[in-house]
Amino acid sequence: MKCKADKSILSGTISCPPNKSYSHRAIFLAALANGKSVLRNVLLSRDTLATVNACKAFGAKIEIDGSTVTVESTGEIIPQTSQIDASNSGTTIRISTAIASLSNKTITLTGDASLQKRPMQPLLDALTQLGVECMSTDGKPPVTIKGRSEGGNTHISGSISSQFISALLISGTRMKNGITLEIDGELVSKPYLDSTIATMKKFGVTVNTISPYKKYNIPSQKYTPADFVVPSDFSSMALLLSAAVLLGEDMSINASLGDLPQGDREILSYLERLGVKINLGEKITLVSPKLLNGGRFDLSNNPDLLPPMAILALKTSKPIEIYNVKHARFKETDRIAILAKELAKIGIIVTEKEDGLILDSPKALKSAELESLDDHRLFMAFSIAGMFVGNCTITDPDSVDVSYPTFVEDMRKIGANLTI
Ligand SMILES: O=C(O)C1=C[C@@H](OP(=O)(O)O)[C@@H](O)[C@H](O)C1
Ligand SMILES: C=C(OP(=O)(O)O)C(=O)O
Repeated sequence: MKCKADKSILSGTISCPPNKSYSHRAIFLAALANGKSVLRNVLLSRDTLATVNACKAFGAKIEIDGSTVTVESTGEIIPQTSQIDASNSGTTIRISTAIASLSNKTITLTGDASLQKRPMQPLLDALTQLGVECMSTDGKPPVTIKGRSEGGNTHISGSISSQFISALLISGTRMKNGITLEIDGELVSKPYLDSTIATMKKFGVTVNTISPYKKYNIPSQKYTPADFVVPSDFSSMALLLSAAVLLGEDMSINASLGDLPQGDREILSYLERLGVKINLGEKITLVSPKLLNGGRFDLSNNPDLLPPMAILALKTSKPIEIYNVKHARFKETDRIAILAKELAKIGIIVTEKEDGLILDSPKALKSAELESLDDHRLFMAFSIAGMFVGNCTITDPDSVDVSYPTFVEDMRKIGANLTI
């Protein structure tokens, strides 16, 4: 399937969807708690439904009513199946793999073609140090896990994904001896650990930080059920803000920001550096200059901001340089390589670096077919860019149900000329 993107002016209010990372975490932690948890404003998307299915496979009872998810569990892992399909979701397979080590039943975890290309070896190595038998052919899904781990000391590289560390923190709590976890080298996507630890706290457990983003001790503890409200998602909002910068005329965003940490909140300061004035009132509005300032942006902490930041090069006066985000190559696609290739088609002047991109504004805009390769964030970014350029086609609109199922429909309501 393809989506046609024609020139558009966006006006009116759009609602930002609930946060994907917190939805995953709340569902997993509720499944690990003994009792009934009520989770509100949950994102129900392909990725988070993969987490719901994984948690059902681990023995939790889950009911969905609108955006409220009720989870009942004994807090023990009682596998109902030996196979878990995490679909397209890295978060689901990484956290589920560590949870699988809490049972002595052999469990195989896999996912779709994209997920089968994503790295798992550092997590498998860390679990092996904790006494778990782990199998995979090339360090990628499918992976087979045979526990049960009693915990202990382990260490893991921090350079590929923070999700491995979140997975170990979440499951280490339920191991008989707890775990002490050391991170080798620099950790990428640090704020996602803050999100994990903040959610664990809401479910009644503590993580002892020996050295931030370096060393943690997680004593053996029980999760307690919680009433948890998921905030809006700054990763999705970043796309809406980029749309407002490029196409907005009186556009505003409805969101419930809450006070839980979100690394992608940094989009606000990045936009301000680019010259955009943002008003975080009851509704979020912005005033964008005719041309953006350009600048250098370190996306180590917030790799999901790469697609929305990259398309802003469409109206920059000086280059936008994005660096320190090599881990964006290990997502649903190699986002650095695909952005470089596809954005060049519409005239953006792009230099691809190992750890990022340097992007300058087009000398002339060119209509093109942009291939999003089934990557939800690329589809959304390309469709916004396509509406700026006009007469573009974007492949794989179905991918949006991974993180923002109503994206096309909601954007059309505020004036987007997107036709599927
Ligand atoms: O833990 C999470 O919820 C996530 C962590 C990040 O991944 P990495 O830690 O692999 O960079 C982010 O890119 C992903 O979208 C969600
Ligand atoms: C990379 C992402 O998610 P995950 O790692 O959970 O697949 C994403 O949503 O951009």
